[in-house]
Amino acid sequence: MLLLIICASIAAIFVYALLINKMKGLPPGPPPLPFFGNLLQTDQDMVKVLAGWKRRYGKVFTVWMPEPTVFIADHELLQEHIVRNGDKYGDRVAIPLLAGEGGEGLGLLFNSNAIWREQRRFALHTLRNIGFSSVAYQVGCPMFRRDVVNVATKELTIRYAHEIVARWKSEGANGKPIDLSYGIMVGVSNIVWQQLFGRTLPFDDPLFAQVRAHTRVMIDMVMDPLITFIPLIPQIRHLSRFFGSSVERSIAASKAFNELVKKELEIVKSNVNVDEEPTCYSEAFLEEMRKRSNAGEDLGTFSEKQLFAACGDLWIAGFETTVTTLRYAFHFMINNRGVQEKCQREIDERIGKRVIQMADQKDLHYCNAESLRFSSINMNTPRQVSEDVTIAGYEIPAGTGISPEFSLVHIDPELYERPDFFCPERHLNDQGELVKDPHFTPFSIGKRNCIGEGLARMQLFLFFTTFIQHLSFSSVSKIPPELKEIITLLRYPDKYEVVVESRD
Ligand code: HEM
Repeated sequence: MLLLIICASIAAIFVYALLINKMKGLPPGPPPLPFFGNLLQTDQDMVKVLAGWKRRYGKVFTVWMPEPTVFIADHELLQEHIVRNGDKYGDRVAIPLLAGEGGEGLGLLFNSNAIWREQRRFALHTLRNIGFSSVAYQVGCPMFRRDVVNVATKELTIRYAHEIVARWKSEGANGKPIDLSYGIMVGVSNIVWQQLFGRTLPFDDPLFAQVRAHTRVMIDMVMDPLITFIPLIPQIRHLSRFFGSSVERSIAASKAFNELVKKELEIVKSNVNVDEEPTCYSEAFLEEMRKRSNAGEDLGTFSEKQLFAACGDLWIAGFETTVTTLRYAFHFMINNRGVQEKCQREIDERIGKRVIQMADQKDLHYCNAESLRFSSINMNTPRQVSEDVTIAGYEIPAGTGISPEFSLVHIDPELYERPDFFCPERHLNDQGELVKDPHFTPFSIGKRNCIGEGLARMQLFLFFTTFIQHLSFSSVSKIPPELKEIITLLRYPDKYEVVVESRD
């Protein structure tokens, strides 16, 4: 009898796995297990796994995580649905624990309501304005020799880039191998922190390393199988001590991160000067609250809880992504010395030794290409459809998860010959000019595309070009290091060291 029950259960699991997508009218996909879905197959290099599923099941496929999520991995379909019918694809699936206070419908990343719509507009507008306003630069930069000056964000980025170059020169003197991570981390942190809270910190201040450590734990734990079950079994969160370290560590990191953001907002509130133009996102937010309150208007979606959640989301979305892209770029440079030399030649011929500005971007085609395609950070952040839709002939009901998977478009061999080959030339025409490529969308598309694209592109350009203008980067041994990656919700290059040589 027991044998019969076991055989019947196994047969039922097989039937479920093979037929569930068909029965629900969903696109085909890897057979899911009851309850677990495909989660046991997702704790690895997701872009590779998804590319395999695309080859097997086609341009639209279903992955159960553990709820069904429809992946769209084709440029034309992404344009048709995510861009031209964007309104239906603007909602998000909340990610447990990372959603933090935003999980209550607040923030910018994981909410899907009227709060998100108004707050996204406000954040886009504010980040654009802040970029041109004045900020205090508190670090004595050897190149500029002033301790406190007022500069715009672009200028601030240039100054940090030069400060980092000076530090790497001394740290890496006499061929001593160095890890670029700390310098890149401090540069990017200061730019994003300044945008959010209006202040920068000295190079050796330990705060950024602490914030980074907490956010890394939060991001890295998202794909942990236990955490992915929180939407199905919310009690896991409260019983964390019985479920092992991943849930506990993630909750502790999220609490510690929230404390640091709260402290920073207290500093903003106590220093804000209401008679002056806001210099950062938080000041602009508080100013909007004050304006509405003084006019006797309803505060609408503006509240201190929303400010807190939005700052957390902007940091999580904006910091590690930029640091990681730069760390990949330099790994590619030491593995492709010919590319690095071409970048340097382009800078030498068109800019020389003067300070590189954003306006130079139009002349530095070669430097701008390929790193972003090659380091597609990882699978996209899932959304969900707000009404019934038909994708490639499949009727997808409202509320189903959707992942616009442009990372798979970036490695589509029909669009990019030998996609795993790092080759900036593929983006250039015969005159060496950058060709606009509609298939290449590293900041995503549609209603939930990246709101920090301008800020990120500015940092990537100014940091990257200034670094290789003044330094040459090479590997520690004759054989360049293999690209070892840590794969979680994001993908990071593992720690690597380089040798730097001054070009000045
Ligand atoms: C190299 C750096 C960056 C990359 C590659 C990147 C990429 C992305 C991607 C792929 C998305 C998801 C879009 C989707 O759901 O389809 C996103 C969303 C987002 N990004 Fe970025 N990002 C970067 C930097 C930044 C920066 C600097 C900020 C701001 C400080 C930022 C803020 C956001 C926010 C708030 C969202 C959520 C938008 C929404 O859901 O409405 N990102 N980003």
